[in-house]
Amino acid sequence: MTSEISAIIKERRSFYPHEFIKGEIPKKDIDSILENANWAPNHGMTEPWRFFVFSGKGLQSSHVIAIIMQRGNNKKIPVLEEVEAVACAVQNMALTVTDLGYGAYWSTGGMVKFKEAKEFFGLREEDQLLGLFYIGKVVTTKKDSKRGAITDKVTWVNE
Ligand SMILES: Cc1cc2nc3c(=O)[nH]c(=O)nc-3n(C[C@H](O)[C@H](O)[C@H](O)COP(=O)(O)O)c2cc1C
Repeated sequence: MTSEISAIIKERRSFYPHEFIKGEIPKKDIDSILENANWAPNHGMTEPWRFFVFSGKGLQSSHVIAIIMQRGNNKKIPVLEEVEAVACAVQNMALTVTDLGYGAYWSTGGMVKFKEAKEFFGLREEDQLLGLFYIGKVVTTKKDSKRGAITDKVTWVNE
């Protein structure tokens, strides 16, 4: 493991639209963020992540990406595992955002749970809108946070 990946994992923080500074992120960087999303692990190679990318002057963010789980045809794969694969894809995006020096956060609030939102994206009954990923320019990617000790969350088994 390189120290670089550990540093990026620990540096990643949620940054909210009110913290974004003006300026549009170049398309090539958004392409890199999406490309890395595409390399997430997924059970049965269903690749269930789908994205709608919004940009434009009307937004408080540089880009807003709608995160969608498109249920694959292999019904042996549980729905939860499709959702988990999309979450892995979103983490890939978040880490890439940090590496590129931008800020982002995953929102599951607001209209995300409305059935009208699902209709807006033309989703089928079995698909899910999992949230919106807001990305913007930030003054710094550094922000304090804390976690409880990992030792409180791990049970070692050595029989
Ligand atoms: C699946 C998921 C959904 C989230 N939804 C929201 C949300 O709706 N609103 C919000 O303010 N933050 C949301 N967050 C961001 C968390 O609040 C944030 O990750 C947490 O406070 C830890 O901060 P950090 O990301 O800076 O480490 C979400 C995070 C995840 C992983």
